[in-house]
Amino acid sequence: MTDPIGLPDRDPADIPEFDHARAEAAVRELLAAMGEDVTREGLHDTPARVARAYAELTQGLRQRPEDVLTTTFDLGHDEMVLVKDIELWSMCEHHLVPFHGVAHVGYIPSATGKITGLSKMARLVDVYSRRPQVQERLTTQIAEAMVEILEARGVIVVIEAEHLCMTMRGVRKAGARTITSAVRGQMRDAATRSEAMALIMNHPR
Ligand SMILES: Nc1nc2c(ncn2[C@@H]2O[C@H](COP(=O)(O)OP(=O)(O)OP(=O)(O)O)[C@@H](O)[C@H]2O)c(=O)[nH]1
Ligand SMILES: [Zn+2]
Repeated sequence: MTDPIGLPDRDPADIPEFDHARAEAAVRELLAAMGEDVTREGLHDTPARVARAYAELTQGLRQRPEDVLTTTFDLGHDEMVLVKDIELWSMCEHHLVPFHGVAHVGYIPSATGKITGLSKMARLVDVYSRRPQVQERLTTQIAEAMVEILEARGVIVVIEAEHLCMTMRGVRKAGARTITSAVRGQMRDAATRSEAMALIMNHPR
C-alpha cells in the first residue's frame, strides 16, 4: 500500500524490533538536558518505563492492516455499515505528544458482500494510531486499507481529535478539535455521502 502523505509505506517486517536500550539511553539524555538529576531515586526506573511506554505507543509500526481485518464473512450485504465514535489515541509526529478523539468508519461492502467483524474496524484504527502520525495521514491510511483489503465499494472515515500539542503548549487552545475526512468510491456520491455524514454528525454530545 502506498502512503498518501509522503511516506513510503514500510513493510512492518523491515522495521527492526523496538530498541529498548537505545530508547532508555535517549530518555536519560533528555532528562539530563532538562537539568534533572538522573541519579535521583524517583527517576531511577524512568528511562526503562518510558522505553516500554513508547514501545507500546508505537506498536502499530510493526502491525499490518491485513492482519487485523482478517475476519471476513460473505453475507451478501450491500448496504452501508458504520461504526461511530471509535476512541483513538495517537501521537503527533511533530511533538511526540498525544492527540486523541474519535474515528467514524463506514463502508459499503464489495460486490460479493465481503464484510468484516465490527471490532476489526476498531483494531484497524489502532494499527494506524499507534505510530508517530499526523491526523490527515491516519485518516487516509484507514480509508485506503478498507478499500484495498475489503475491496469495499465505498468508504468514509471521519476523525475528530484534540491535539495536546495545541492544548498543553504552543497556542494553548483547549477544546479546539480538528476534523479530517477521507471518502472513497461510492461513498463519494452526494446522497450516500450526506446520509453517512448525517449519521456520523448526529451524535449526542
Ligand atoms: N496538519 C497537521 N498539523 C499538525 C498535526 N499535529 C500537529 N500539527 C501541527 O504541526 C505544526 C508544527 O509547526 P512548527 O512551526 O514546525 O512547530 P512549533 O514551532 O512547535 O509550532 P506551534 O505548535 O505553533 O508552537 C503545528 O502547527 C502543529 O499544530 C497534524 O496531525 N496535522
Ligand atoms: Zn504536535
